Amino acid sequence: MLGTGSAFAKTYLNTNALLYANQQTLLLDCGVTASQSLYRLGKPIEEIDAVLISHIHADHVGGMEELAFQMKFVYGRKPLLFIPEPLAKPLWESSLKGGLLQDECASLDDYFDVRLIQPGTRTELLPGLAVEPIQTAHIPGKNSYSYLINDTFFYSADLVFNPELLRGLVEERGCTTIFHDCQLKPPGVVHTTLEELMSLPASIQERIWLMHYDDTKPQFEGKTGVMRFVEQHERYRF
Ligand SMILES: O=c1ccn([C@@H]2O[C@@H]3COP(=O)(O)O[C@H]3[C@H]2O)c(=O)[nH]1
Ligand SMILES: [Zn+2]
Ligand SMILES: [Zn+2]
Repeated sequence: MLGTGSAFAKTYLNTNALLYANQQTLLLDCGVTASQSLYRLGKPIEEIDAVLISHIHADHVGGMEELAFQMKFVYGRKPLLFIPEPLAKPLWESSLKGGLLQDECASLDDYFDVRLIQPGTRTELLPGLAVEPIQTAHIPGKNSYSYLINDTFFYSADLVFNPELLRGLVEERGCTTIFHDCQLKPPGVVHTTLEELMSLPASIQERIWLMHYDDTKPQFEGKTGVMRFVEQHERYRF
């Protein structure tokens, strides 16, 4: 995990992750703190083979400008950018264009090898790494996608509590591990609260790991039942 913090956390970096598949590395979300986190980990930015994003908020895409510029002008290559089709235009037009537009560079394709992926469709992104984007509610009017990874690992975007989704993933689809957005104090409004997650049956809670938390997380250690916290700069194997 490059970071496990909420958008406004100061002691935790943005909730962004590296997924390792065979010899390749995919960056899942690239927030404003992503490059600093890579630096602290000693992982050169040039070793990122591919990027996948969940939604357009700065803690999830705010590092894309630096990534694009470094890849193009420092390393001279285009990383793969896997992106749910509905996010491609807003990512360029509403987020990146202001910084990246210049005479010879006028679209996402000038910086990335763009591969559009479809919500609800399982796609192999890299050998050994398949994802299904699942559209999940976050902010009214804003598209946001959580990911079912290799059929058994659910990695949430920022999302409002959706117990039916979690029940279906566990009981019908055999999901074994859930990394879930968690706002420690109510009201959640655009996120899922700890209280909401603690209302789930034990059979679901035991698969849940909490991320995207604020700076008060130490006060909640030991108070999350069977659910565990995902820790920054830890590597998990499933
Ligand atoms: O309608 C809104 C829009 C935004 N926000 C805050 O801004 C943050 C943006 O990043 P985030 O999605 O990780 O978390 C969001 C919230 O903390 C909010 O409370 N209500
Ligand atoms: Zn966020
Ligand atoms: Zn968000």
